[in-house]
Amino acid sequence: MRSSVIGSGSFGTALANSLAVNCEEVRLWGRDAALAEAINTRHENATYLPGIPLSPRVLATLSLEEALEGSELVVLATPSHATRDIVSRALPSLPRHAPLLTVAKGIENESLLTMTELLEDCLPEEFHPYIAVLSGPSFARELAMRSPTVVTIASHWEKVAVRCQKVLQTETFRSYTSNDVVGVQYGGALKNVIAIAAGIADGLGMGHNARAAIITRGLAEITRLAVRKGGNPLTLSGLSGMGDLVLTCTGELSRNRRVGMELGKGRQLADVLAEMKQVAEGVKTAKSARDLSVKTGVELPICQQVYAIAYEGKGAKQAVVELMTRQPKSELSGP
Ligand SMILES: NC(=O)C1=CN([C@@H]2O[C@H](COP(=O)(O)OP(=O)(O)OC[C@H]3O[C@@H](n4cnc5c(N)ncnc54)[C@H](O)[C@@H]3O)[C@@H](O)[C@H]2O)C=CC1
Ligand SMILES: O=C(CO)COP(=O)(O)O
Repeated sequence: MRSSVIGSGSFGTALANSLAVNCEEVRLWGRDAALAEAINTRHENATYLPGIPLSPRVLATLSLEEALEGSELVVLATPSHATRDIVSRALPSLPRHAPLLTVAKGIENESLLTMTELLEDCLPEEFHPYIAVLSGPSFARELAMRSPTVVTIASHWEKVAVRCQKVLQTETFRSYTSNDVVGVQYGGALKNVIAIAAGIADGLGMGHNARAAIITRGLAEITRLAVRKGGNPLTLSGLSGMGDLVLTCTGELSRNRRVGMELGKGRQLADVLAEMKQVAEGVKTAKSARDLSVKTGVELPICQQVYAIAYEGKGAKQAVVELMTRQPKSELSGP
């Protein structure tokens, strides 16, 4: 079997390496010629996953046509803001009956669409019954090192989710299927914003009580929005909710948490991002979250404060005071 991964960053490469267990050939598309050459000759992605040997079944290419030809599973692994453009460019070569599995965790700024909604928006209808999304606690580096990793694969079409599950199943990579495409995606996208908040708290030296509160109340606000959008609240206690929140709000490998830590130390967003060569999706998603809150009327207090710190120059300490002194209420009440 042949599969394809579009996007040769950290997660795309890690997933390609995982797919290589069950696929004879995994074509990995990227835009960096030197990186592709190194993957094909040295079997290492030294830019994004240095020191981790990749399967020789992973073949990097700069051509979308070559990457997609004869593929039976297409993984879309570019950052969310690049997905629309890449998918439009890939369209002429997209296989007709292969699952299209997006793994990006984000909500498009302009349209406020999730990744599966975006795919439905930019692909002809004949492709829609093949769309699925993968999300859950899965640092690329650990996945690539074949540390046990468990995620959720959601699709409106059960057969498609099961097909992706089967192709990706290995001794160290397990997935659960779901039909809650909405809950899984809001969980995956918004946990990055909460991870920035957890990083800010750490940057301020606030301690473990604060981090636990951010994770728990973050989950409450993500769940509120997901439910308003039609998601199942139980999904958010699963891998693509609580699971990924715990990982990203506590894990040293999280890029979003790292951005938050720098903001908490008082640095400006532009300076922090200028030093990073990898994406921190929560930065853009904070803006989408703010806009979704305004549009739906669902209160997202932590996300709103992250937005204000990152984009409006609000002091992190002031944001904490404002969160702590919000109107007292019951834990079981709404916002
Ligand atoms: N790294 C991780 O541990 C995980 C990442 N994800 C998600 O996967 C998605 C991709 O993340 P990573 O691979 O970590 O990002 P990364 O920053 O490691 O790599 C991004 C890749 O996309 C390419 N890219 C960036 N902008 C592009 C554009 N405009 N057009 C074409 N290619 C472009 C870059 O050249 C690079 O190859 C994100 O949505 C992320 O949230 C999900 C789970 C885990
Ligand atoms: O989504 C992730 C793990 O599940 C990766 O998190 P970061 O993007 O914060 O590194």
